[in-house]
Amino acid sequence: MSSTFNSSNSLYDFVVKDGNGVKGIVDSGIKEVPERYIQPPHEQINKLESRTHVVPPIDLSKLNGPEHDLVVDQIVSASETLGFFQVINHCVPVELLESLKNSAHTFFNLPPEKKAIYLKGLSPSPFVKYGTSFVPEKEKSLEWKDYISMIYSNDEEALQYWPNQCKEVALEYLKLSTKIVRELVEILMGKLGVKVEESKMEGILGMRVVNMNYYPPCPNPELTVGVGRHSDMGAITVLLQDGIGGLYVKVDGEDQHSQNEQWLEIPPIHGALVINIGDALQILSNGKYKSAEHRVRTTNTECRVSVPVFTLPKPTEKIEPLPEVVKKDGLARYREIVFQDYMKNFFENVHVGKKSLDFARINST
Ligand SMILES: O=C(O)CCC(=O)C(=O)O
Ligand SMILES: [Fe+2]
Repeated sequence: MSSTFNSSNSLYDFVVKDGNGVKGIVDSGIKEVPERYIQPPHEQINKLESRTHVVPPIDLSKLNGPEHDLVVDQIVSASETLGFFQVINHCVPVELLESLKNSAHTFFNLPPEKKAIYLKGLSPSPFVKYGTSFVPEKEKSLEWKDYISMIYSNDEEALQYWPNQCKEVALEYLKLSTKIVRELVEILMGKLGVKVEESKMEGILGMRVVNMNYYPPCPNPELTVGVGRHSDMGAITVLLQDGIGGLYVKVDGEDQHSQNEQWLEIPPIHGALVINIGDALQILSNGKYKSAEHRVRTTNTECRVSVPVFTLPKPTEKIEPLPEVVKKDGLARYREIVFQDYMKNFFENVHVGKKSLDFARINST
C-alpha cells in the first residue's frame, strides 16, 4: 500500500479526497510519517520541555453551596488568565462520557467507505462533515487528525443524519454541555457587571457544534502535531479528552511570536471536562476574558479521541465589545463583526495561534 504514497498528490487524494484519513495511512502499515505531515521545527512539540497544569479542577456543584463566591472567583480568574480550566461535578454523567469516547472509536474504526459518505460535497446533510486535518487544501504540513463535525439544527435532523454510531450520545452531550456553558457565561457576564438580555444571550450562544476528533498513533510523534496552535472561535468550548494526554495550552497567549513561549499540558482527569474560552468571548469582554491558544501532540502508542462541543454566536449575530465594558475601559479593542464573516476568515486560514482575532482587532498605535 505504501506505493500509494509515492507522490505527494497521491497521498493527498488518498487521505483527503478519498476519505481514508490519517487512520488509512496508519492502517496501511507505514513505518515513517509521510513528509507532508512533518511540521517545521518551531511547530514541533517537545514533550520533555513542557510542564503540567497543576491547578485542581473546579467543582461546579459547589456553586449551589456556601463556597459559591469562591468558585465564581476561580472561574473568573482562570478565564482572565489562561482561558482554560477543568470542571468536575458538572451535569454530564460519567457513563455518558465513557459512551462518547467508545462511540468515537466505533465511528473511526468503520471501513473508510462508510466514513467517506460524510465527506464535504457527499454528506447527506450540510450539517455533518467528516474530514481530516484543518484546512488541508491550504496547509503545507497536515495535522495528524481525522474528525467528524455535527452542527445542531434540531433533534429530528440530528437523529436522521448524524452517524448512527454516535448520534444519540453526541446529542445528549451537546444538550447537557449547553447547561454548563449557560451557567459559565452568566457568571462571566455577571462579573463584567453586564446583564445580558435573553435575546442577546441566544444570539451569542445560538450555534452549537459537536465534533469527534481521532488521533491515530503516529510513528514519529516528535515531528507532527495532532492539532496546530489555535484558539477556538466561539464563546466557550466544552471538551472531553480521553486518558492519553497531549493537550497543551499556551501561557500568556497574546504574545504571538515569543521565542521562549511556555506551554502547559492539561492533564486528563477522569470524569472532568475541559473548558476553554473562545475568541467571541474575548471580543465581547473587550479582552478581559482570554481565548486560549492550544494545540495537541501525537503519540506513537495509542489512538487518542476527544469530543469538543463548540458554542458559538449565530452566524448573523453582530459581535462587538459590550458597551458597558467599553465605557468602563474607555476604549474598544475590537470592532463589530458579523459572526459569519469571522467564521469565514477563520476557516479560510491555516491555524496560526490567535491570529484569527486580528480580523476583529482595532490596532491602537
Ligand atoms: O483534541 C483536543 O484535546 C483538542 C481539540 C481542539 O482543540 C479542537 O477540536 O478545537
Ligand atoms: Fe480547539
